[in-house]
Amino acid sequence: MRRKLAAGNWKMNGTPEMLAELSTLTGGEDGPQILICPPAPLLTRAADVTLGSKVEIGGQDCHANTSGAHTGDIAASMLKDAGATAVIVGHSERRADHAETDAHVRAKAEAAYAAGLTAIICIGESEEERLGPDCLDIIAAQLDGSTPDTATADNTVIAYEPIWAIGTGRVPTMAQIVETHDMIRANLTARFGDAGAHMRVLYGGSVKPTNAAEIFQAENVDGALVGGASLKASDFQPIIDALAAS
Ligand SMILES: O=C[C@H](O)COP(=O)(O)O
Repeated sequence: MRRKLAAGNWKMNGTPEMLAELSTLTGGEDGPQILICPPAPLLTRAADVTLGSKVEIGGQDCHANTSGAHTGDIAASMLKDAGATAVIVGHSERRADHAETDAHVRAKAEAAYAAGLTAIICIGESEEERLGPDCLDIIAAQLDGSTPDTATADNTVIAYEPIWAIGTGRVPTMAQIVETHDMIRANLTARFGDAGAHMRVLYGGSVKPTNAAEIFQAENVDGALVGGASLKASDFQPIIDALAAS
């Protein structure tokens, strides 16, 4: 059994009101794991608000090194010290804005493991790639290049996020989601054996209360990485509920 995961990525958004709402999120006794990744300066306050609740907090990025002259960057151990249990690495916005390659992402995931954090490794194709003949091969290559050899079902979550679906309100067809997640599962199992069969694979890209239940029907969708709809508890809670019911 893979435990379902509802992960919220606040990106560069965060207010005191949003922090206060975190304490209202609930997943039930045996419900999905709930993770919110606020901007780094809000981590300690988010940790305070969620103390004693089911909500865990995570970072949005970490540096591959443990310390040093890297102005503006954050070490994985600092996220851990702030109360994080996980960190997103290789989000397409980081790959685009900061020229992060698969090799960088893999090194960041290794840094996360060393700090005792779960790495949520993001992969996904552009619209041009989706329309081309090699889409699945491109995603498979990203998966292979971004995932360390030391990945396990405990320290790694894969997030498949088609770039063209992020923040656009556009979502792949269910056939495309199923095909892509099945491919990711097959590749993880071929490479990591039993660990690959148990590694969680999230879908991300315009997940909303209105489409979550359908997306969660796919066998190899173990939850979601949610951007815009994680900013308000009134949007995120129904997604958690849909995951719990799936
Ligand atoms: O990390 C989250 C994704 O980029 C999805 O964002 P979105 O739900 O706003 O489309």
